[in-house]
Amino acid sequence: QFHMIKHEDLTWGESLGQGSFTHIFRGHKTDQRDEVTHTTEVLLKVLDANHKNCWESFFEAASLMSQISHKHLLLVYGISVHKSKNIMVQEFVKHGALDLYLKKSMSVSVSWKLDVAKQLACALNFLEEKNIAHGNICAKNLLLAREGDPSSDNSPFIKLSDPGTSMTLLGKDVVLDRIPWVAPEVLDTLEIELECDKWSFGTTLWEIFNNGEAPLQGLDLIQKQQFYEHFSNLPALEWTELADLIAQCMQYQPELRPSCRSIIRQVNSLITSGNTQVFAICLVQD
Ligand SMILES: Nc1cnc(-c2cc(N)nc3[nH]ccc23)cn1
Repeated sequence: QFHMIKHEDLTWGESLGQGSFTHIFRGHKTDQRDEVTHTTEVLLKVLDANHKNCWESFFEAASLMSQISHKHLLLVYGISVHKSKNIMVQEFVKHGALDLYLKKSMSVSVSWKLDVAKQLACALNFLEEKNIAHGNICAKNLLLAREGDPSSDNSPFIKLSDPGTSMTLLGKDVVLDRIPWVAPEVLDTLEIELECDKWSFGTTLWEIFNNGEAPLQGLDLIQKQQFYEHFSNLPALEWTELADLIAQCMQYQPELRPSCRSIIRQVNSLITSGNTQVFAICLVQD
Protein backbone atom coordinates (compact mmCIF):
# COMPACT_ATOMS: atom_id res chain seq x y z
CA GLN A 1 0.00 0.00 0.00
CA PHE A 2 3.04 2.17 -0.52
CA HIS A 3 4.67 3.74 -3.52
CA MET A 4 8.20 2.32 -3.66
CA ILE A 5 10.86 4.85 -4.61
CA LYS A 6 14.11 3.69 -6.19
CA HIS A 7 17.20 4.65 -4.19
CA GLU A 8 18.89 6.01 -7.31
CA ASP A 9 16.00 8.48 -7.67
CA LEU A 10 16.97 10.10 -4.37
CA THR A 11 19.68 12.70 -3.80
CA TRP A 12 20.75 13.41 -0.23
CA GLY A 13 21.20 16.85 1.31
CA GLU A 14 22.09 18.13 4.77
CA SER A 15 21.13 16.36 7.99
CA LEU A 16 18.28 18.11 9.76
CA GLY A 17 18.50 16.24 13.04
CA GLN A 18 16.89 13.24 14.68
CA GLY A 19 13.47 11.93 15.78
CA SER A 20 12.63 8.85 17.85
CA PHE A 21 14.94 6.19 16.27
CA THR A 22 15.15 8.21 13.06
CA HIS A 23 17.55 10.58 11.31
CA ILE A 24 16.16 13.20 8.96
CA PHE A 25 17.78 14.77 5.90
CA ARG A 26 16.87 17.26 3.24
CA GLY A 27 16.93 15.78 -0.24
CA HIS A 28 15.39 15.56 -3.69
CA LYS A 29 13.55 12.86 -5.57
CA THR A 30 13.45 12.67 -9.33
CA ASP A 31 10.74 10.91 -11.26
CA GLN A 32 10.36 10.46 -14.97
CA ARG A 33 6.85 11.31 -16.14
CA ASP A 34 6.62 10.77 -19.91
CA GLU A 35 10.04 12.06 -21.06
CA VAL A 36 10.07 14.92 -18.54
CA THR A 37 12.20 14.57 -15.39
CA HIS A 38 10.63 16.17 -12.31
CA THR A 39 12.74 17.03 -9.28
CA THR A 40 10.91 17.52 -5.99
CA GLU A 41 12.35 18.72 -2.71
CA VAL A 42 11.73 16.08 -0.04
CA LEU A 43 12.42 15.22 3.56
CA LEU A 44 14.12 11.84 4.00
CA LYS A 45 13.32 10.10 7.31
CA VAL A 46 15.72 7.20 7.86
CA LEU A 47 14.94 4.55 10.47
CA ASP A 48 17.99 3.65 12.59
CA ALA A 49 19.38 0.33 11.42
CA ASN A 50 19.58 -0.89 15.04
CA HIS A 51 15.82 -0.34 15.40
CA LYS A 52 14.87 -2.66 12.58
CA ASN A 53 12.22 -4.22 14.82
CA CYS A 54 10.07 -1.09 14.59
CA TRP A 55 10.25 -0.74 10.84
CA GLU A 56 6.74 -2.07 10.34
CA SER A 57 5.39 0.43 12.90
CA PHE A 58 7.53 3.14 11.24
CA PHE A 59 5.92 2.37 7.88
CA GLU A 60 2.49 1.72 9.38
CA ALA A 61 2.50 5.31 10.73
CA ALA A 62 3.47 6.59 7.30
CA SER A 63 1.02 4.38 5.45
CA LEU A 64 -1.74 5.79 7.66
CA MET A 65 -0.80 9.21 6.29
CA SER A 66 -0.50 8.08 2.69
CA GLN A 67 -3.86 6.24 2.56
CA ILE A 68 -5.73 9.52 3.19
CA SER A 69 -5.04 12.95 1.82
CA HIS A 70 -6.04 16.28 3.32
CA LYS A 71 -4.62 19.76 2.88
CA HIS A 72 -3.45 19.84 6.53
CA LEU A 73 -1.92 16.36 6.55
CA LEU A 74 1.70 15.88 5.50
CA LEU A 75 2.11 14.19 2.11
CA VAL A 76 4.15 10.98 2.19
CA TYR A 77 5.47 10.20 -1.32
CA GLY A 78 6.50 6.66 -0.49
CA ILE A 79 9.27 4.55 0.95
CA SER A 80 12.68 3.46 -0.27
CA VAL A 81 14.46 0.40 1.06
CA HIS A 82 18.14 0.18 0.25
CA LYS A 83 20.60 -2.28 1.82
CA SER A 84 19.77 -1.96 5.55
CA LYS A 85 18.23 1.51 5.32
CA ASN A 86 14.46 2.06 5.59
CA ILE A 87 13.61 5.51 4.23
CA MET A 88 10.34 7.39 4.30
CA VAL A 89 10.11 10.10 1.62
CA GLN A 90 7.92 13.02 2.72
CA GLU A 91 7.04 16.38 1.24
CA PHE A 92 9.47 19.07 2.43
CA VAL A 93 7.60 21.70 4.46
CA LYS A 94 9.51 24.96 4.17
CA HIS A 95 9.45 26.47 7.65
CA GLY A 96 9.74 23.32 9.72
CA ALA A 97 8.38 22.52 13.15
CA LEU A 98 5.98 24.98 14.79
CA ASP A 99 7.49 24.76 18.31
CA LEU A 100 10.88 25.97 17.07
CA TYR A 101 9.22 28.63 14.90
CA LEU A 102 7.23 30.00 17.86
CA LYS A 103 10.32 30.03 20.11
CA LYS A 104 12.23 31.99 17.45
CA SER A 105 9.57 34.49 16.40
CA MET A 106 7.84 35.73 19.53
CA SER A 107 5.84 38.24 17.52
CA VAL A 108 3.00 36.15 16.08
CA SER A 109 -0.48 37.58 16.81
CA VAL A 110 -3.37 35.95 18.69
CA SER A 111 -5.34 35.66 15.42
CA TRP A 112 -2.31 33.91 13.82
CA LYS A 113 -2.27 31.38 16.69
CA LEU A 114 -6.06 30.85 16.51
CA ASP A 115 -5.78 30.29 12.75
CA VAL A 116 -3.21 27.52 13.39
CA ALA A 117 -5.42 26.05 16.13
CA LYS A 118 -8.39 25.96 13.74
CA GLN A 119 -6.35 24.22 11.02
CA LEU A 120 -5.22 21.57 13.51
CA ALA A 121 -8.83 21.12 14.68
CA CYS A 122 -9.90 20.59 11.04
CA ALA A 123 -7.17 17.99 10.51
CA LEU A 124 -8.27 16.17 13.68
CA ASN A 125 -11.91 16.35 12.61
CA PHE A 126 -10.97 14.77 9.27
CA LEU A 127 -9.11 11.96 11.07
CA GLU A 128 -12.02 11.51 13.52
CA GLU A 129 -14.45 11.13 10.61
CA LYS A 130 -12.17 8.38 9.25
CA ASN A 131 -11.96 6.91 12.76
CA ILE A 132 -8.15 7.25 12.64
CA ALA A 133 -6.25 8.17 15.80
CA HIS A 134 -2.95 9.99 15.19
CA GLY A 135 -1.35 9.46 18.60
CA ASN A 136 1.36 12.10 18.50
CA ILE A 137 -0.26 15.53 18.26
CA CYS A 138 2.18 18.22 19.46
CA ALA A 139 3.63 21.50 18.18
CA LYS A 140 6.81 19.67 17.12
CA ASN A 141 4.68 17.61 14.72
CA LEU A 142 2.99 20.66 13.21
CA LEU A 143 4.96 21.83 10.18
CA LEU A 144 4.68 25.39 8.92
CA ALA A 145 4.20 25.47 5.13
CA ARG A 146 3.49 29.20 5.00
CA GLU A 147 4.56 31.71 7.64
CA GLY A 148 1.81 34.21 7.02
CA ASP A 149 3.20 37.67 7.56
CA PRO A 150 2.66 38.27 11.33
CA SER A 151 2.54 42.06 10.88
CA SER A 152 0.04 42.11 7.98
CA ASP A 153 -1.64 39.10 9.59
CA ASN A 154 -1.76 37.12 6.38
CA SER A 155 -2.49 33.61 7.33
CA PRO A 156 -0.15 30.75 8.21
CA PHE A 157 -0.63 27.22 6.81
CA ILE A 158 0.26 24.08 8.78
CA LYS A 159 0.61 20.38 7.98
CA LEU A 160 0.29 17.65 10.60
CA SER A 161 3.29 15.32 10.38
CA ASP A 162 3.25 11.52 10.64
CA PRO A 163 2.88 10.11 14.17
CA GLY A 164 6.31 8.43 14.02
CA THR A 165 7.06 5.06 15.57
CA SER A 166 4.11 3.98 17.68
CA MET A 167 4.59 4.39 21.42
CA THR A 168 3.70 0.78 22.09
CA LEU A 169 7.09 -0.10 20.61
CA LEU A 170 8.92 2.88 22.10
CA GLY A 171 8.92 1.65 25.67
CA LYS A 172 7.62 3.08 28.94
CA ASP A 173 10.22 5.84 29.41
CA VAL A 174 9.48 7.38 26.01
CA VAL A 175 5.75 7.31 26.83
CA LEU A 176 6.42 8.94 30.23
CA ASP A 177 8.55 11.60 28.57
CA ARG A 178 5.56 12.48 26.37
CA ILE A 179 3.64 13.63 29.44
CA PRO A 180 1.67 15.98 29.19
CA TRP A 181 0.99 15.39 25.49
CA VAL A 182 0.11 11.70 25.87
CA ALA A 183 -3.38 11.14 27.32
CA PRO A 184 -3.29 9.66 30.86
CA GLU A 185 -5.24 6.50 29.94
CA VAL A 186 -2.52 5.59 27.40
CA LEU A 187 -0.08 4.94 30.25
CA ASP A 188 -2.24 2.00 31.34
CA THR A 189 -3.56 0.71 28.01
CA LEU A 190 -0.75 1.76 25.60
CA GLU A 191 -3.70 1.94 23.19
CA ILE A 192 -4.28 5.09 21.12
CA GLU A 193 -7.97 6.00 20.71
CA LEU A 194 -9.60 9.07 19.12
CA GLU A 195 -10.07 10.68 22.56
CA CYS A 196 -6.28 10.65 23.06
CA ASP A 197 -5.86 13.14 20.22
CA LYS A 198 -8.28 15.54 21.93
CA TRP A 199 -6.15 15.54 25.09
CA SER A 200 -3.03 16.21 22.98
CA PHE A 201 -4.87 18.98 21.12
CA GLY A 202 -5.34 20.73 24.49
CA THR A 203 -1.63 20.42 25.29
CA THR A 204 -0.73 21.69 21.82
CA LEU A 205 -3.05 24.71 22.23
CA TRP A 206 -1.23 25.44 25.51
CA GLU A 207 2.13 25.28 23.66
CA ILE A 208 0.94 27.58 20.87
CA PHE A 209 -0.27 30.22 23.33
CA ASN A 210 2.91 29.92 25.38
CA ASN A 211 5.14 30.74 22.38
CA GLY A 212 6.29 27.17 21.88
CA GLU A 213 7.45 26.69 25.47
CA ALA A 214 7.14 22.99 26.38
CA PRO A 215 4.77 22.36 29.33
CA LEU A 216 6.33 20.64 32.38
CA GLN A 217 9.74 20.73 30.68
CA GLY A 218 11.67 20.92 33.95
CA LEU A 219 10.09 17.78 35.44
CA ASP A 220 11.83 14.38 35.38
CA LEU A 221 9.96 11.15 34.50
CA ILE A 222 8.93 10.44 38.11
CA GLN A 223 7.54 13.96 38.55
CA LYS A 224 5.77 13.68 35.19
CA GLN A 225 4.16 10.41 36.26
CA GLN A 226 3.07 12.02 39.55
CA PHE A 227 1.52 14.91 37.57
CA TYR A 228 -1.00 12.38 36.23
CA GLU A 229 -1.29 10.38 39.47
CA HIS A 230 -2.37 13.59 41.23
CA PHE A 231 -4.78 14.48 38.39
CA SER A 232 -2.91 17.77 37.94
CA ASN A 233 -3.69 20.35 35.26
CA LEU A 234 -1.45 22.70 33.28
CA PRO A 235 -1.30 26.32 34.51
CA ALA A 236 -4.41 28.07 33.15
CA LEU A 237 -3.88 30.79 30.53
CA GLU A 238 -5.16 34.32 31.21
CA TRP A 239 -7.74 34.16 28.39
CA THR A 240 -10.53 32.35 30.27
CA GLU A 241 -12.46 31.00 27.25
CA LEU A 242 -9.23 29.57 25.83
CA ALA A 243 -8.26 28.09 29.20
CA ASP A 244 -11.75 26.51 29.36
CA LEU A 245 -11.32 24.84 25.96
CA ILE A 246 -7.91 23.47 27.01
CA ALA A 247 -9.43 22.20 30.27
CA GLN A 248 -12.30 20.48 28.36
CA CYS A 249 -9.80 18.71 26.09
CA MET A 250 -7.53 17.75 29.00
CA GLN A 251 -10.15 16.00 31.12
CA TYR A 252 -8.91 12.79 32.72
CA GLN A 253 -12.11 10.97 31.70
CA PRO A 254 -11.76 10.44 27.92
CA GLU A 255 -15.53 10.29 27.28
CA LEU A 256 -15.96 13.83 28.69
CA ARG A 257 -13.63 15.40 26.12
CA PRO A 258 -15.39 17.48 23.40
CA SER A 259 -16.04 16.24 19.86
CA CYS A 260 -13.97 17.79 17.07
CA ARG A 261 -17.10 19.59 15.87
CA SER A 262 -17.43 21.21 19.28
CA ILE A 263 -13.70 22.07 19.32
CA ILE A 264 -13.98 23.76 15.91
CA ARG A 265 -17.06 25.72 17.07
CA GLN A 266 -15.26 26.89 20.20
CA VAL A 267 -12.12 27.92 18.27
CA ASN A 268 -14.35 29.82 15.83
CA SER A 269 -16.01 31.69 18.70
CA LEU A 270 -12.57 32.54 20.13
CA ILE A 271 -11.66 33.95 16.70
CA THR A 272 -14.85 36.04 16.62
CA SER A 273 -14.51 37.26 20.21
CA GLY A 274 -10.80 38.00 19.60
CA ASN A 275 -11.65 40.08 16.53
CA THR A 276 -14.51 41.84 18.35
CA GLN A 277 -12.12 42.85 21.16
CA VAL A 278 -9.57 44.20 18.66
CA PHE A 279 -12.41 45.98 16.79
CA ALA A 280 -13.70 47.51 20.04
CA ILE A 281 -10.20 48.73 20.96
CA CYS A 282 -9.88 50.38 17.54
CA LEU A 283 -13.27 52.07 18.09
CA VAL A 284 -12.14 53.44 21.48
CA GLN A 285 -8.85 54.69 20.00
CA ASP A 286 -10.55 56.44 17.08
N1 LIG B 1 8.33 17.09 6.44
C1 LIG B 1 9.25 18.01 6.89
C2 LIG B 1 9.77 17.94 8.18
N2 LIG B 1 10.67 18.86 8.60
C3 LIG B 1 11.07 19.85 7.75
C4 LIG B 1 12.05 20.85 8.19
C5 LIG B 1 12.08 22.09 7.58
C6 LIG B 1 13.02 23.04 8.00
N3 LIG B 1 13.05 24.28 7.40
N4 LIG B 1 13.89 22.81 8.96
C7 LIG B 1 13.89 21.61 9.56
N5 LIG B 1 14.68 21.16 10.57
C8 LIG B 1 14.28 19.88 10.89
C9 LIG B 1 13.24 19.50 10.05
C10 LIG B 1 12.97 20.60 9.22
C11 LIG B 1 10.54 19.91 6.48
N6 LIG B 1 9.64 19.00 6.07
